[in-house]
Amino acid sequence: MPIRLECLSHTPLQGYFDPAPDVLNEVERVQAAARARVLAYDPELVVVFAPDHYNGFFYDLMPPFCIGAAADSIGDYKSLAGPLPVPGALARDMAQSVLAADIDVALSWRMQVDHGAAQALEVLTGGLDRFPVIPVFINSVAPPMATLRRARLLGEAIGRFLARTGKRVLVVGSGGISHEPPVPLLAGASDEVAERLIAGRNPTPEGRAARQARTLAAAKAFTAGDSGLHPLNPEWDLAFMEKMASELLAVDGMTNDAITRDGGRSAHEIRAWVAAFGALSAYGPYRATNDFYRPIPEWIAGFGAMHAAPVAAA
Ligand SMILES: O=C(O)CCc1cccc(O)c1O
Ligand SMILES: [Fe+2]
Repeated sequence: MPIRLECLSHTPLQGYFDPAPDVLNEVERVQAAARARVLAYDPELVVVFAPDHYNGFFYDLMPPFCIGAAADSIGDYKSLAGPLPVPGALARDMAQSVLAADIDVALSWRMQVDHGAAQALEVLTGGLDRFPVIPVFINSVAPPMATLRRARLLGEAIGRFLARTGKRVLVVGSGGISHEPPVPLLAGASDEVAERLIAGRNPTPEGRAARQARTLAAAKAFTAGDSGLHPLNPEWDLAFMEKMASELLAVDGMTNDAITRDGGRSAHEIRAWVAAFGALSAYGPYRATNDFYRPIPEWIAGFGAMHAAPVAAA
């Protein structure tokens, strides 16, 4: 019952507004190395923990966590669009098993995922449909959110289920670390923005283009130092990565308010990493490697990458 883990930041701005060539080349090298590891491992099942950015989940019904038993990628920015090859019965059994472990999780038979899941799959596998995949949504932008501890326990419960399948599993965490792209908040929003956050599914192409243009403009202003967005926080990011490597339980002491304060509103995407490491931890002691970290303002991202495996498999 082997397991491997890959966690990495995502950004839809890659390809729109890139950092200096030496930085971009280094990121591409790190991404290619991760992909080579995954392809050599040849997983029988990928579980991708990912946030959503008001593309598939809205305030008309916002669960803290949701397992996808069938899913499509919407293809925002340059991310791939199309169906994910989800083993539906296995995903349903996963949800059942998580619920039996006292962790409340939603189940969707028609989930929409965005760049949060799609970019990780493309980077790590070369497409959306290379391996059977179960997407697990973790609310990371729409308060109120579950605790970080709960993301760890969700991951652990999923890990125990995965171990029982006997499959060669890859768990992926996509997001973070410190960053605050211009994703609106419902509190204080105009009626028009509120409507988009509550019921904004399947926007017009113009609506989508306007949103993507806003993100790009924000990245340019942020890089120029001319922006009210929360600054990247490399110290906090590296401390978080260190926790993932050697002190996972320490996340239980991180409050949601502290995450917003120290890392910015979208830093809550670290939940995806925490859940992935939680799943790995269910297999016993593990060894993690910090593959990359750099604050990349062009991408509005404290950009990190790690991989890990059980000690016994190393
Ligand atoms: O348009 C959006 O939804 C925000 C896009 C976005 C930008 C920078 C870093 C991210 O992690 C991210 O998701
Ligand atoms: Fe994101």
